[in-house]
Amino acid sequence: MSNTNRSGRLSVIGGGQMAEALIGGLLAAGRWTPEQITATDLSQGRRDVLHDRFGVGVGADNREAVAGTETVILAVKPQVVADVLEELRSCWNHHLVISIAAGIRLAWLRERVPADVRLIRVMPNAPALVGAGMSVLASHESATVDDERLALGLFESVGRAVVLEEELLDAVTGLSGSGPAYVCVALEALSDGGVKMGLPRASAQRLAAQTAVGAASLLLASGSSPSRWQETVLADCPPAARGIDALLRAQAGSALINAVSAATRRSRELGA
Ligand SMILES: NC(=O)C1=CN([C@@H]2O[C@H](COP(=O)(O)OP(=O)(O)OC[C@H]3O[C@@H](n4cnc5c(N)ncnc54)[C@H](OP(=O)(O)O)[C@@H]3O)[C@@H](O)[C@H]2O)C=CC1
Ligand SMILES: O=C(O)[C@@H]1CCC=N1
Repeated sequence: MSNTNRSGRLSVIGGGQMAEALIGGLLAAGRWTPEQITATDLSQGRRDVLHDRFGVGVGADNREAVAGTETVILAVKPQVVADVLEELRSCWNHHLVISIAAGIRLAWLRERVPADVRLIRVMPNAPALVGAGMSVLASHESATVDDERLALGLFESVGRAVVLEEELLDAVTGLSGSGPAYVCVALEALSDGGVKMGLPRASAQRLAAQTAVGAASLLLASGSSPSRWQETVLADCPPAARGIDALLRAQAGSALINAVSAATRRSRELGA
């Protein structure tokens, strides 16, 4: 039996970073073919990248792309979604629309598309670019079980995907949606610390990044909580205990909590 997806055709409106990650993941997973996918972007450069890299159909005409497909991923920036939906106003015909725009609520989308359109909101994150994403889905009541399964399959092709209530999606945006940026801040600082203590910059960056991958993998594999792991390290490793003491005195934990809170509030503002 063919493993190819039988859900028809997919258009991705906005051919930027997330579109590239998703299209790459879908094709690599082998469940969609390039012939099933069309991506649109304003820029010829982005269209060329997506066409040359993946062989998918590309275009500048969002209306044409949507008319030729059953499932639509809205992958433009949040500030552009209203204009795109206005442009597409007369193009809908029982579509499934999956929006990945930060902060944009299902109720807000519902007011801008006809009643026969089914809606799912997703918050992915940047590591989707390398197949290590974390995506959280929230389905509108209009979406069917099959729609949710289809959407889960799409985002599982670029990492892990789970379903949560929509009211949690701003906090998800503050944590996993924006979190890769905080980890990069931490990695830069860890690298700076290594350089300060005598390591070459390239080595320090490599050590910091692989340490983060290793620590996260350990945590996921163990099913344990971060604080339990920290206690284990404290008990067994005097240098790490001294380092953690320095972090606690600098209130590094509070700084990260503030980062998640601030990004969550910003996501709420985008949807207001
Ligand atoms: N990047 C991330 O880490 C994450 C992003 N998201 C969400 O994903 C969405 C896309 O983000 P990302 O891929 O990073 O953004 P990008 O800016 O990389 O991609 C958006 C693309 O859409 C194009 N575009 C703008 N207007 C239109 C239009 N009217 N029709 C078609 N294409 C258009 C843009 O072109 P141009 O640049 O020329 O304007 C750009 O190439 C956003 O809503 C964001 O909130 C969600 C989670 C994580
Ligand atoms: O570019 C964005 O909108 C993303 C979504 C989460 C954080 N930043």
